[in-house]
Amino acid sequence: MPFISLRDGLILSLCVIVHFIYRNRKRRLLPLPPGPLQWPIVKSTFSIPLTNAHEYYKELGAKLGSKIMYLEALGQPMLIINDINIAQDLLEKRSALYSSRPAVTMLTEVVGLPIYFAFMPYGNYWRTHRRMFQQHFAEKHISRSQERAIQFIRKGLLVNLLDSPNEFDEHIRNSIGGLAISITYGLPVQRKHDPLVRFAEETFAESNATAAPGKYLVNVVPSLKHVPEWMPGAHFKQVAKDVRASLIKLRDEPFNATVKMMSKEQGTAPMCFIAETLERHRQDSEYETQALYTKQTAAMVFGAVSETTVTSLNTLILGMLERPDMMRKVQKEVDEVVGLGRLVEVSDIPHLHYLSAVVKETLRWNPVAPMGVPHYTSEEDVYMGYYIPKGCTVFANTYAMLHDDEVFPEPHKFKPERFLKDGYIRDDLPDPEVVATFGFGRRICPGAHIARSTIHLAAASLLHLFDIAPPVGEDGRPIEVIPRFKQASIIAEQLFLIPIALYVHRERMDFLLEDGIASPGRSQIKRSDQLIATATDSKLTGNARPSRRSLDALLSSSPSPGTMYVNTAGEAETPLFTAI
Ligand code: HEM
Repeated sequence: MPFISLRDGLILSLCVIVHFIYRNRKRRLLPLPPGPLQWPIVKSTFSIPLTNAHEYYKELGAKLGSKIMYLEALGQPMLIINDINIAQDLLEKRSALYSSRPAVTMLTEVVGLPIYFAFMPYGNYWRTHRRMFQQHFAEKHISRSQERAIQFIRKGLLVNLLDSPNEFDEHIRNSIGGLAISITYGLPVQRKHDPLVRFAEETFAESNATAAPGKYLVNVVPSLKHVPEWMPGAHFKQVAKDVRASLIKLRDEPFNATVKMMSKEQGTAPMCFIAETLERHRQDSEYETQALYTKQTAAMVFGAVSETTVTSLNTLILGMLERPDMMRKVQKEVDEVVGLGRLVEVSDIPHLHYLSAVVKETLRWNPVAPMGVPHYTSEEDVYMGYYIPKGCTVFANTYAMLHDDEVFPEPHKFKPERFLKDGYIRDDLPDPEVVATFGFGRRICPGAHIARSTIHLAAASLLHLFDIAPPVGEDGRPIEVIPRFKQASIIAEQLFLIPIALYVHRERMDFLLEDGIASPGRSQIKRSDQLIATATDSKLTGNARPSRRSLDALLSSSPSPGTMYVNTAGEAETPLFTAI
């Protein structure tokens, strides 16, 4: 047998060692991607914006002439990507290196409940949760969530809007949040002000805030987690205790209620994530562990579905205010396809091209996650001659990608027609329903198909029955609505979501101001005018439309008389859904 000689072996080993030394030296000698000025020790810490991060990085990229940037803050390397192709090269084609998440010590160790798999580092634990999610919510099962969405839109959103259109934000929240609870737990949901929807919203917002980089120093200096609670400055420990208590309640109570419904004495639970997943693992030897993963995965679903879809629908409403001419085109199209005798069905959606353009423009105009959800490198890498370190937080700047004025001229304008040619959807533009909006690679949003379908169905149903118009001022003229979006920042309280905010000239519309949307005080502010007006209020719309024409169809479409459809006093106690 041919063996290599000792001399050749030594030479070979030497070559390998030289190669590694050279490679590592080369890597150290390679430049980092361009970035702002790096000061000694603090590096670019003071260049990190506190607000408007996505806009700041878009402009910084233009100034540096680069769509990939590197910054370092408090020892943490960060890569910002402003370009779809670069994001695909790194986060998709090299996804084995780019699919982890940065550590969030406050949430995972101080609160001590790492239950949201969106924040889990890459690895088997994350994979188990994601697989569990995908088994139930796979695209091939989309009809399950569509059927439920139709119910929530008809019996919740539309009926509530007919009843009190000025509370449109609350109605959208309750019906989308209710949908999330229904598909996850199969529990009944109240038509208005559902307590579980409210509690889940609050808990998700609180726990999300613990993950916001910069809000808690312990996320930057993890050793602070050892500080005793009585120490000055250790208030974060009390916050963590409260968040933990809420999270445990959110994780356990709806889950236990579903399990109770599933038990023989209580009858069968409706089709939902919990029921189906527990059933699948019923015979497993490690059933208890699987049950824990099931309830952890379920706790993730509400937050993932709710705020994102609500933000998109609110943005669409704002877009319709911006472009009433486009709204009329969508309504004409919906009228032609659906007609006046029935309500919108899933099968109508593929025929609604103007609506499709409006949805694409909505997602492009105000990306829900403007800086994406950060990824994290698990190994070092070299790209375009630049060195990218291991342990680097990577932000895909969705906003910069979808506001690139070479691809989308006048990106700040709401122009759905940019996606249309001869009344059909163009195929030569990046499609915000597919690219960037829902992230990249192995962490890409696994609920994107549900989100798209829900937004299309809700928007078509809304525009089929309602006009959206600005309120009318005292002088009888419509009040001008100036769109602004609350900016997300990597250091903002909300890590990646931007609730819509409308800025208007008149004080009376202040319920739509940024603060009004985000602060607890908003419900005390009087909503004096109707933003979504029915045609019976023709003085508001100026262009009457038989808004209640399909109310009969709406009411008669109810499959289970006995549940609530019309507005009566005390309706808050009546469940919107019983088992379907
Ligand atoms: C307009 C609506 C939505 C938008 C814009 C959105 C966007 C995103 C983005 C940007 C990510 C991070 C992707 C990445 O890291 O590259 C994400 C993750 C996720 N989304 Fe969505 N999403 C939406 C709706 C939904 C819905 C309806 C569901 C569930 C049915 C869902 C479930 C999730 C989950 C579970 C993750 C975590 C994935 C992981 O870390 O492995 N999302 N979403």
